[in-house]
Amino acid sequence: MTAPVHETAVRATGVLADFNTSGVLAVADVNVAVSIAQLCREPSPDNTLALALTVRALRGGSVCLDLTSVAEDGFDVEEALVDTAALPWPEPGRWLQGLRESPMVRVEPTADADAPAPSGGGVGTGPDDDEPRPLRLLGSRLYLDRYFEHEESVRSQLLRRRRATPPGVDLDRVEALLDRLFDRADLATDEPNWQRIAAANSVLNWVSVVAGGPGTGKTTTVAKVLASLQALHEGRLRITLAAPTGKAAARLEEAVRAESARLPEDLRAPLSGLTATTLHRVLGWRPESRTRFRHDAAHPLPWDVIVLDEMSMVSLPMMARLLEATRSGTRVILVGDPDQLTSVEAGAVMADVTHADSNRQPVPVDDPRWRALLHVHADDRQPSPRRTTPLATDGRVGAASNGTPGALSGGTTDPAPAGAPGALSAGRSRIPDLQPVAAAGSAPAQGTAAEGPGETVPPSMSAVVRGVVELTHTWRFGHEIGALARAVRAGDAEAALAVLRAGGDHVGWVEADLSETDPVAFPELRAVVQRTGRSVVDRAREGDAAGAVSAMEQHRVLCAHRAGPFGVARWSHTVEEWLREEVPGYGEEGEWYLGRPLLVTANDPEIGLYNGDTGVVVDTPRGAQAAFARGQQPTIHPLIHLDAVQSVHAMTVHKAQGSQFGEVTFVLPPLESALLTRELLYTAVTRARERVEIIGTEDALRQAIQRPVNRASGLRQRL
Ligand SMILES: Nc1ncnc2c1ncn2[C@@H]1O[C@H](COP(=O)(O)OP(=O)(O)OP(=O)(O)O)[C@@H](O)[C@H]1O
Repeated sequence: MTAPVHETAVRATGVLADFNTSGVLAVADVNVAVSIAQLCREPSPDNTLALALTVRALRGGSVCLDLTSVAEDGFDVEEALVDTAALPWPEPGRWLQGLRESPMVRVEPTADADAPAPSGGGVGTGPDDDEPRPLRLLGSRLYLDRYFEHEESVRSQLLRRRRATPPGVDLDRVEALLDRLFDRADLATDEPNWQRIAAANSVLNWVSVVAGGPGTGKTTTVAKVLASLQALHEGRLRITLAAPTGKAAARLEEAVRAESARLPEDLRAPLSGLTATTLHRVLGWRPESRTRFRHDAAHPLPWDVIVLDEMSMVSLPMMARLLEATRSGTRVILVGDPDQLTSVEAGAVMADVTHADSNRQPVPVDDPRWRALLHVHADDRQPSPRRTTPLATDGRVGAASNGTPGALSGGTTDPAPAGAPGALSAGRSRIPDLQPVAAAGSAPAQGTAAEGPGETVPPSMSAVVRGVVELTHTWRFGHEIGALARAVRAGDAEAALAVLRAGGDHVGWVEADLSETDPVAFPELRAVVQRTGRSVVDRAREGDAAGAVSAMEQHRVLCAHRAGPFGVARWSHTVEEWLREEVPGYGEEGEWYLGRPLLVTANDPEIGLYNGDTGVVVDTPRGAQAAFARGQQPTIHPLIHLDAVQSVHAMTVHKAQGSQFGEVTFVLPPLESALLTRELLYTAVTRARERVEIIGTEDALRQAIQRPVNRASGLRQRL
């Protein structure tokens, strides 16, 4: 294989030219960096290189560049990993010192990095001069100024809300409401009711995070939170439901409606008019500006409660915009799956917030938030056994050390003194292990509930007290898809391969190298494609829009790449060929043939269609029109309104985020692909409701599971 030839920038010289010709820096990175360096009279090529690499990092979704690890990070060039060991990296210490003295850089005082920010989401102090400086240096992390401000804004807004006096609620009423809404019917005796704990957190905090994979009950929990809040506030709260895409918003609205229909009549009624919309719409999208919205700090949003679903797809700049436009007296409930692929734009806010370093820091037992949580989970009427074995200390709330979702980390139980502080909830396992952790040097508090100075809440509850609960019990697919997803998420390649090798009704693995194998070799895939494709066309020709949309979601081929043997283009072509063979007259009516599956490729808020929405051309009394999934009934759009659509016979995993399909065939990228990551595989697997089939080699599977996405950001450390 010959090495690819990369476009070289005319302005690249010295070290910039070396990075440019290797393909690590694109022409645009070099040109931006050289222009800014000239404007700032920056004499150092190494500093200009750091700027160019920061611009490049942003393109890859990182918020900043960590100068101490950048040389070891994998770089992808045209979706393949390149070996950067031979490049002339500056020595990190000297590089950092040079940047501290650079006219392009404002140095942030690291000592203040975790201090509460001044009001207004402001940034830290820099050099005395007022000269605009395009870069910020915080420790070893280099940011473009604007992205530092986004990160600082999100950090300060979250911390301010966390440190504010919590919302005033009657804790006895909260407890009574949670008692009505949550039962333990389907939980094992010793399994804590994490949904109840998550709900309590969302009621008791200004900002809360309900994290979890598909089917773990996030929406169910949110519906119950909203019902509780309305009951506590006599139905007067103004609530909005938001999601990053139109499709995700439609799913959220439908799911909240379905879950609230199961609630007791008096609690359900105040939720009847709830609708979900896109985050852009909530903020007041303005066609003339991509970055400015109608709502901002000066024109805050009117809502008392904002639920933001599919948080993993929300970028850092959008999160900053939302929090800046949110009044301090608004509850913000962030919902999503931190293990999924991150937003297309920079940042990994959901993962950073869920796994923030501070979530592992000890919390004193007299923390009022912990006290409130104990209160609403108290059941001192029922003294009962309590645990003495410590909880899992990996910071993963709800996960057991043995990997069993939602289970505690095994162990014996001892009787606890009834009514003693800290023994409150054990009767119904509402909160696991309430036994405080003794301060260093003092005797361990085994089997006692006494609290002394310096004692802290159990380590696995630290994140909970900070408003973060991760649900891990899967209620939807209790079969092999769940087991596979858990193994991938845990980075356990052996367990994942065991599930795949065992096969069964819900998972399958075709061990094949696609650079050598023709799709013709996959008769089972061909059969699924032809069966679902025929069903789509039949429904579309009959004018059954809902049937066609639902048939379309029965099966989807997902790829990581767009081009090449593993890419969407090749697989779309193959699927189309198979459909032509199967369905008489397929695609012969011209561009807008009945049954043509459509993918929206750009947001169009004016007609309510968003990038990633899928639909199908169907027959209607007004001729051929396009139907798109929206709740129970699809929306119908005249074809003339569709500006940015393409056929979707196969799609990228990124585009499929926020959607689920009956069956998924995932074309695993090759070993050398930079896209081959744990999050990619996890996201692909969890798009399937009933069956997932993976096509790829064992080596590629192992590589994916062992390589988590590494997006540089300071948020995780600084929250
Ligand atoms: N505690 C529970 N007991 C029994 N069934 C439950 C429980 N919680 C949720 N479910 C059911 O599990 C299914 C999935 O729940 P839900 O839609 O709330 O999950 P989710 O995490 O929001 O999923 P997704 O991310 O895919 O939207 C629903 O059918 C719901 O009724």
